[in-house]
Amino acid sequence: MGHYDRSQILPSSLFFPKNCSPLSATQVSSKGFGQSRVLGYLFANSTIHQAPCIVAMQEVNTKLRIPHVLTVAGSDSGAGAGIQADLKACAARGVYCSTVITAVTAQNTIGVQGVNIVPEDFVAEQLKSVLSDMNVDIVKTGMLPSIGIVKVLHHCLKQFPVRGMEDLFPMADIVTPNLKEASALLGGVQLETVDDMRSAAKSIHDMGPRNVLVKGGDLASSLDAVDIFFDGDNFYELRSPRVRTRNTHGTGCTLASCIAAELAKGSLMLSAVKVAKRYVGSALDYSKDIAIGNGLQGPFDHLLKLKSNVHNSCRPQVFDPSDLFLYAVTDSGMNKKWGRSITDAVKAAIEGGATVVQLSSTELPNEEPNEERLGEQIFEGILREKEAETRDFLESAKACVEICRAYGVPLLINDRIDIALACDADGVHVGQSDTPASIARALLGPEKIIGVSCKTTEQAHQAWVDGADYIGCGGVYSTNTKANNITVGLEGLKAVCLSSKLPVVAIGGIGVSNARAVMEIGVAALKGVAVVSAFFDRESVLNETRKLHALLKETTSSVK
Ligand SMILES: Cc1ncc(COP(=O)(O)OP(=O)(O)O)c(N)n1
Ligand SMILES: Cc1nc(C(=O)O)sc1CCOP(=O)(O)O
Ligand SMILES: [Mg+2]
Repeated sequence: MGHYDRSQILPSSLFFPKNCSPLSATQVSSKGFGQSRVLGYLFANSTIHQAPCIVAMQEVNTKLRIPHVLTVAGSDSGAGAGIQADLKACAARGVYCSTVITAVTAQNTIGVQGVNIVPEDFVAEQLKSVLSDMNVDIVKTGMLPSIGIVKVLHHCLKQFPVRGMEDLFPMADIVTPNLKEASALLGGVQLETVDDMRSAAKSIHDMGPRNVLVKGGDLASSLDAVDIFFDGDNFYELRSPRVRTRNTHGTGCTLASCIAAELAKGSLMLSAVKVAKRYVGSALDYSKDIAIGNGLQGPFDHLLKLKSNVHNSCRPQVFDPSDLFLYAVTDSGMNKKWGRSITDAVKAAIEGGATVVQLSSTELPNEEPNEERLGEQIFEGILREKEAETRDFLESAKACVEICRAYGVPLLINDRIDIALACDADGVHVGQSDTPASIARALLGPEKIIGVSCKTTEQAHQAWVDGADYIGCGGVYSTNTKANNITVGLEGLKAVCLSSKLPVVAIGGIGVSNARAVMEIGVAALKGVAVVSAFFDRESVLNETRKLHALLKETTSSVK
């Protein structure tokens, strides 16, 4: 072993040799760099992102615009972290990544054997080469191995001298410290609980960055991987199942690069963070058993999307079963009754905690239509000839896709594969009398999410054979929302869950009064509940979704 150990290259790619203080960011400007338009940058895991400049950039670039992240970081010979992780993360997220190398490290899965710092003037030359020629959206920094290199970076990006972090954080859009880094930023305070992380996020926010993500991957007291995102007004607790693996080297660099990539594509901050967290979780899960090197902390595979899904022919693993946790199924009649638009309904459900949304087509129940409702709908002009109905539905679907994308929540379309394709939704939900899942899969391709309604174990098996991603099982309880629906009860739900190779969401008559009983059947395949009337046939969708979300959280933590 050489002179360095892994703790000197922190998991989130911050690297500060003994005599160098961690440093940060400055505003980015295109001035002096020809046609470059630098919108912002991640610096020591922070980012400045100036949305208005995107417009300027699009004007300059009349050809096909490709989002572009510049990473200023160190090379990791083991390719798990640093420049190599940044390149792979950006490639995986469909974003171009240019690189300015600040140091070359000799490292592997055992540790860091050596570091060779790139001369300052050559870092400056690399920066100038990229920035004078290319349209960069986001600059993301990782390992800045000396104050000299930080100064060079500052000088190249904006001509003012470095004083300290207190000058730089106010310019950052986000800083993403892990527990060690957050503790270091706060003078060594102990961070041991989620409440500690919230306080840390608040204190770091007080230093000036617009958003803070305190990453709790190392939080010993939590079964989940829990991160705290704070935007100055609200705290968001972002949880995902902890992936048990030794292959975690480079998660910090990857998360930061992925956030940068999503920002470069135009995402809102919270959405970028959620997508990045989900991406890292999927990559870790995909790579949990790979063996690269003999050391304690291996790298993971960023390019999972290019690989075969061993469980299901050649399909890449893109669906995250934890999205089934709180599944909101809209109902146009109910929204109309309460005088809200579909977009307001969807927004409220997501803000209340819905983790996936299904858009129901504007239709009357197929069987035994309720005369009163039929009269009402004709009166209100909902019942129209098919084509106009489809056009309206497509318009609503497009608006909802936009909202869901901004929040990082998948949007599925009920029944209508044509609409899902036309609005580029994340997938469809089909029933036993709708288009078969095998055909939906052929039409939608490998990446879209497909859910199938199943009441029996045989149907659940067929859904798996057909290439579905999840099962909706119900009606668990009787419901007024779906005419003539057969109730399977908790027993029927349990039987389907026990036999199913696919994750299951329970549906039918579920609300705050009975969701606990549903989740307490305690079968691993059951991932959440799907709800229509308990959200949408109420005055406040936001409040009802919040209530059920809180209850489910409570239930699942006591079930674990
Ligand atoms: C999550 C979920 N599960 C079940 C259904 C019901 O689908 P289907 O049986 O096709 O009935 P309709 O909703 O189309 O009337 C669902 N939509 N979502
Ligand atoms: C759309 C739907 N599918 C069901 C099934 O059993 O497959 S039950 C149902 C309606 C669920 O509405 P609510 O939450 O208002 O009871
Ligand atoms: Mg259907």
